[in-house]
Parts: sequence; C-alpha cells; structure tokens
Amino acid sequence: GCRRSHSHRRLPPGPKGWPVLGSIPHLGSKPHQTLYALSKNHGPLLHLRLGSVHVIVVSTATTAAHFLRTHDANFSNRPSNSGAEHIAYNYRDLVFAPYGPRWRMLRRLCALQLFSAKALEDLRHVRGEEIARLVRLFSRAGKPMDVGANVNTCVTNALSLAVVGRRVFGSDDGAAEFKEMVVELMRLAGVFNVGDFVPALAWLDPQGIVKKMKKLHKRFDGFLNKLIIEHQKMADKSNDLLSVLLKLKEETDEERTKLTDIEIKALLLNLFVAGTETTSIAIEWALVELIRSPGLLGRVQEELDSVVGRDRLVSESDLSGLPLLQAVVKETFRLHPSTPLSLPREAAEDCEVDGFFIPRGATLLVNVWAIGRDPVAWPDEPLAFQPDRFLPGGLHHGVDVKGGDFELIPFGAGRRICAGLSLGLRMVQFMVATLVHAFDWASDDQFDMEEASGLSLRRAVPLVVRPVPRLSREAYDKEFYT
Ligand code: HEM
Repeated sequence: GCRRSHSHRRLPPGPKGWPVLGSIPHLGSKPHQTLYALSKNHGPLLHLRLGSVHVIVVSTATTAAHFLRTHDANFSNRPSNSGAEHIAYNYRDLVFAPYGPRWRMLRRLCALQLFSAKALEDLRHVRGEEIARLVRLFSRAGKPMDVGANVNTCVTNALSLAVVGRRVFGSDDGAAEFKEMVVELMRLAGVFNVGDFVPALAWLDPQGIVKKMKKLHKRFDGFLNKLIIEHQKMADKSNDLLSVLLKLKEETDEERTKLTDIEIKALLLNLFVAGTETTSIAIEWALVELIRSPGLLGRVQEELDSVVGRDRLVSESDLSGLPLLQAVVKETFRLHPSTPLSLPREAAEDCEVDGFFIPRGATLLVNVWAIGRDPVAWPDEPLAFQPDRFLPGGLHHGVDVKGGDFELIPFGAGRRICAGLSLGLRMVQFMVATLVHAFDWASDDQFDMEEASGLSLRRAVPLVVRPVPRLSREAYDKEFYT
C-alpha cells in the first residue's frame, strides 16, 4: 500500500548511468526499444535515473496492472515537461492538465460531445462520407499512393467536422503542412529533453528542443486562431464541439473550471494532435501487415465479401460481424502501438509496488510496445503477426484493447486512459475494413518494417502502394455514402 512506512527503501533494479545526465545518453533514438532490451536484463520493473529524475519503467502486463489498476490513483498526474509548457499552452490543455476539476470538466465535455455512444452515432454519416471520398480518390489513382498521408487527411477531416463543424482540408490545401506539424510535435515530444531532467541545464536548451517547440507552437496557434475566426464566419453552426465550447465560455463563471480562449485552443490542439496521427499510423501498419501476408489478406477480404458483398462499401454497422477484421486490428495494436511508451504519469506520493520503493515525483513510463512482445503474456510466437490468437480457440480469445486486459493496452489504462478510445478504435476498424474490402494492393516492395523515432510509432518508410479496385463500379461512384 502507498501509506505504509518503508523499512528499507529499495528502488527497482536498473543500469547505473552517468553522473549528472544519468541514463539519458543511453536511451538512443528509439527509447522503447532500448528500454525493452534493458528490461530483459533487469526485469519487468526497471529504475533509471534521468538527470535528477527517478524514472520507473514497466514492461510486463502484470506490473502494468499493479501501477495502472492497483495504484492508478497515485499515478493520475503527468510529469511536468517542456512540451506541455511550450506547446500545450502551459498545461492549460486536457492531456497535461493536473488531475482535478478542470481535467474532469474537459474530459466530460469531450465524452459527451464526441466519444459517447450517442455522439459517435450522430457523427457516423460524417465518417462514412469522408472515407467514401478517400475510396473514390484511390479508385481513380491508377498509380502508387502514399497511404498514410491520404488516410491522415481523411482522419483529420472526419475529426474536424466533429470538432469545428467543417473539413479543414480540401484536396491539397495545407493538409501536408498540418501533418508535418503533428509529426514534428511527436518527434520533439519523443526526445528526452535534457532540460526536463537536469533543471540546471534547462536554460542552455542543449538540444535546441525548446527553441523548436516555441516556433512550432506559434504555427499551431496561428492554425487554431484561423480555425476559430473561420468558425465565427460559418453560417450553419450546428452542434460541433467548438460551438459548445464558445457558448460555455460565456456561461461558466466558476473560477476553477472557467473556460478561456486559451483553454479552448489548447483542447482543440490536443484533439487534433492526439486524434489524427495515432489513428492514421495504426491504419498504415495494419495495411502493410496484411499486404505482406497475402493469405491473411485473402481471408479478411473473404470475410468482408461474405458480410458486405461487392456492390457497396463497408458500413460501420458491418463491423460487429467481422471477427477476423477486428482480430487484425488488435494484432496491429499489439505489435505497433501508436504511442509505444504511452504518455508518462507521475507518482503523487511515495509508494511501494512489488516490494520496491517508488519515490514521490517519480516518472512512470509504461512500455506498451514491450508488453505486446512479452513472451510470458504472449507465449505463442510473440513476434509473429497472427490475428487468429484472438479468435475462438485462440489463446487470447476475448482479450480487448479497452484497458482491462493489461497485456494489450495501446490506449493506456486507468483514470487517464485515452479519452478518444471509442472514436480512435472505430476509425481504425472502419478504415482498415473499407480499404481492404475496396482494393487489392499492388506492390513489389519488400515492406521495410523499420520504425521512425518519436512519441508516436510512425513507419520509417511510408507505405506507397497502388490501389486496384475490386468491387463493382457502383460501389465507388455513389455520390453519398449510405
Ligand atoms: C488509434 C488511436 C489512438 C491511440 C492508440 C491512442 C493512445 C493514447 C494513449 C496511450 C494515451 C495515454 C493514456 C494513459 O496515460 O494511460 C492517450 C491519451 C489521450 N488520447 Fe488517445 N489515442 C488514440 C486516439 C485518440 C483520439 C481519436 C483522440 C481524440 C480525438 C485522443 C485523445 C486523447 C486524449 C485527450 C488523451 C489524454 C487523456 C488524459 O490525459 O486524460 N486519442 N491516447
């Protein structure tokens, strides 16, 4: 328990590290991989010193459950960091908000407006139309296409219709630039910034991270200001999230939860950053895994043909009848979790876990990527892409990604589990289903499976393949999705 006194304060095992910097220089460009290797030597509960900060790394399902279920209340804050300060409006957002009334208010608001069963249902036609648009584009391409970039535009537009009531990107205006801004943010946020761990060096900004963050913040702020100005000019302000936020701003007067323009922009920033790349990279990984296993792709297409036929596109209501497709999505999240180290948490008080002392203020990293590869949790060929493990008769039948099965927590778990889980999961399932149903994918690529560095798990080499239509003509040409 957390309040017991500790007779001997033994930290979890870990590497020694250098003076001053501790283990920062050893993390490398893909810390989730480095930490996975370290956990092989030191065990599932690892202690590192990064500068003056104690960092605890969890690498198995059982230990993750101890932190995110048993001790979750003690780890419901996020540690301070330069990204939250310089990009996310000095913690006035949702992702980095201290666990308290404002955090609760923002989460409730998003749940109600965007992620509840009813909100998801109300916006179902919007997602359908955006995906149909992408399918039409791909059906006319006739040449290799950058799947991730196009999926990203589609996901961002579907999200922006819900959040600001309109599509933010036309055919080519600014979509690439916006995606590049999110990629840059994820890259910067994925670097262990020396200044965050060695306060004495913060002013030096030795890696130049803070400078880049400030510059990037200005670009995001400009984008968000423009969104809000354009929203004011919109004739039909139905009930998108921004309309609700602006109305609340006028009404609320309770100091603790008062919404200002800054809080509104910070929340929009969170949604656009947390909700777009995470989703589109998962879709890209799922597709590449299927394309490189033609037998599996064929089985998924068979399942789709038998449920959907070949004369229309997939509809979200088909998803519940597609167990193999759902298993493919789970398997994708297992091997390619969109945020391999989740998002950090911080210990509010000293506590004891598995007999080890965890000091107050310690940063908790949950290595979701390592957990998905742990041979104890996944004894049957842990490194192979085998969705059948989730089907009836498989070892992991019944396991899902919603935070209760700790061997598979791509959305995290506990109080600060991903706020957008319902939407993110739905989008990934729907888009993967639609794209493999509507197309065969021609390529002579070797499908490099390298990962890029950053907070999010992008592919090092984008998937570029030629979509070859496989449905009847009408399926692609319907003006509106039904
Ligand atoms: C495939 C899609 C997604 C994945 C894999 C994912 C993953 C995650 C993870 C691992 C966390 C940290 C959870 C923790 O600390 O335990 C998180 C937090 C969060 N995600 Fe997602 N996410 C996805 C999609 C989305 C979408 C679509 C949105 C919104 C539009 C969203 C909004 C958020 C927010 C606001 C938080 C912070 C929650 C808090 O601090 O209370 N995410 N996500």
